Amino acid sequence: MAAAARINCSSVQNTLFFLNPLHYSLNSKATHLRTRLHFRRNIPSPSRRAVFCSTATTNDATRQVNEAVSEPFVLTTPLYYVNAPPHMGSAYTTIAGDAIARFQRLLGKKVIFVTGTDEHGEKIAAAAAAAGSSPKEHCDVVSQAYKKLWKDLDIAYDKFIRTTDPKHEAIVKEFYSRVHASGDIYRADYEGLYCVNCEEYKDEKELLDNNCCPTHLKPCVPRKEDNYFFALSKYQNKLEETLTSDFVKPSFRLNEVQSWIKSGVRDFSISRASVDWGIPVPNDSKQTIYVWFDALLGYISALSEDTEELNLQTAVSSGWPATLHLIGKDILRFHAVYWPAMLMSAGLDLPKMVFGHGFLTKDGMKMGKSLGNTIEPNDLVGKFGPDAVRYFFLREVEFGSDGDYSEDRFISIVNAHLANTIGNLLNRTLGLLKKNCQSTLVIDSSIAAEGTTFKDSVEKLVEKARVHYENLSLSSACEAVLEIGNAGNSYMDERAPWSLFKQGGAAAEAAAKDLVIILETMRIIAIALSPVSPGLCWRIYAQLGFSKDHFDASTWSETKWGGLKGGQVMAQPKPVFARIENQTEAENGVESAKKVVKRKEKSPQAQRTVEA
Ligand SMILES: Nc1ncnc2c1ncn2[C@@H]1O[C@H](COP(=O)(O)OP(=O)(O)OP(=O)(O)O)[C@@H](O)[C@H]1O
Ligand SMILES: [Zn+2]
Repeated sequence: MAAAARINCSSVQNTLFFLNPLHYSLNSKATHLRTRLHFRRNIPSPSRRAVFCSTATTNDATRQVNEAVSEPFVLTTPLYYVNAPPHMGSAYTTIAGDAIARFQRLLGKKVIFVTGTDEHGEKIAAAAAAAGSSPKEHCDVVSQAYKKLWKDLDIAYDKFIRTTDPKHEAIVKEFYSRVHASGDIYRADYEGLYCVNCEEYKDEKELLDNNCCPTHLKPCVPRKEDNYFFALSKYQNKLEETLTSDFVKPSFRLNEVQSWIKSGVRDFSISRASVDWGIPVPNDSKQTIYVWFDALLGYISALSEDTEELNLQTAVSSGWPATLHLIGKDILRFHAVYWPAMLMSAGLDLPKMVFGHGFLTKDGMKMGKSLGNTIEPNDLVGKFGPDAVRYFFLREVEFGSDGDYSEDRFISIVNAHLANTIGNLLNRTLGLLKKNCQSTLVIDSSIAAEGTTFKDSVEKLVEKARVHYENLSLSSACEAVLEIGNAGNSYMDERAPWSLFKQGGAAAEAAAKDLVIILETMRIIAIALSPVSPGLCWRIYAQLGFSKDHFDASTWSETKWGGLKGGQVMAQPKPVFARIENQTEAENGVESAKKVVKRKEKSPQAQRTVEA
């Protein structure tokens, strides 16, 4: 979407509700007995999707099952403005949205994850002209670049809406007519300072010297137009009542929104006389609908099924209201003030929550297409892969606050967490299992953990991760999962199974159990981190001897201890995440490769590999 007004310039315990819980418990007991007697291959079949309810009683669980059936979790990213291809900032919101969508799917919710592109307006027409193509051709190319990036980043969206889609146009016109029928549209002259990059008239008091837009650092131009206006001021009181802490998150953004509203909302123009590239105003073909009025409706038109009769009502009944609009803080005013009032005027429900996250910055400025100070996500994905990119930005930037990117930091975080704490732990455990147990688990993980407190600490950390995911604290969720990995490494180091194996007899039996405990820990990590780095987690699952179908059907309820059964055969150990070598080292060739080896030998992780 077009960037907007900015205020300043730095601008079970959990009840596991299996469809047939009795069947589940009988089955697991039977398996249990068998696996105590034999070492046999026992690959569990894909589990049915369970519905998970946090710290809930059975009654709550039933209620939530009903809710899950009737109410989808509808999550949206902004519809990105196709004035230029996507950059890391656009990718950031979409990665976060995908992690939230994947987490909700793990909980058993029906999820509708909506993304797309905003394709009308003056800025697009100008970008197309500069590229020597027609606006539509330009939109086709850039919109495709978004789709390609989402694929490369493992984004599993359900709906991709383009605002040039004819079904969207029909819905916008119908919505406009409804608002008109409510008496909320009138015609007037308007004169003001306009930022084309924001696609918005600005208040002089928000601007920098020379009337520069604080976000785009370019002078706003004086404009005078005869436009249609939306009577936002009529909704002053209703907006004051509606905008509570449940509606706008994080809470410090709510304060921002409340202060805008308290200072008095003003009507805004919803048509342009000077812009051809847009949806014509019903009954006045000389004007086009303002790009924001048009684009926000993409959240609703995205929901309509191609098979349905095309109108606002059918689209709304396919999932509206949205559960969560995920946006950057730059477009908060549009989502938390204009959009609710527009919906009230049309007699439609409001979204349940708007979450405005912070900016990825470069030298303190918002990274953006208009300023051109962007990081190219295709380069990052090409160099480091989607799992590392997704993990780094979700782990490193607290969701809600701003964050800066540095390649050194990227490499050190990803190597320490994904290659060492997680990848290396799996690899050395599988190495020991291969050497000492023919890659086969000797016992059920539930039995292996009897009498240890380790299982309890893992379950507590998983629960911590769940709560953080629920609260959209994605960085803390990653941290909790990583703590599980740290706990696994400490357990391994304390127990030193490699030396127990050497002792033989009871010590070796204990060591074989320890390996089951660590691998069960890895299984739990693979589910708990799958919203963030799905590819990596699938590779972990595959190493544990599971099928892709099994992984795809997994649910959060399976983070409960006890999934690995005795007799299960693990795959051949193979690194699931390749350590990223620092470029300078790579460039310096053999000499520095030697240094890397030396450094690795000194690191605790490398020592562990040697032991394994
Ligand atoms: N630097 C950034 N940090 C985080 N999110 C960003 C960033 N830049 C863009 N986004 C995401 O994209 C949305 C804005 O989309 P838009 O297509 O207008 O991109 P833009 O790069 O901000 O454009 P422009 O630079 O022209 O203002 C934001 O609300 C946010 O969701
Ligand atoms: Zn601007």
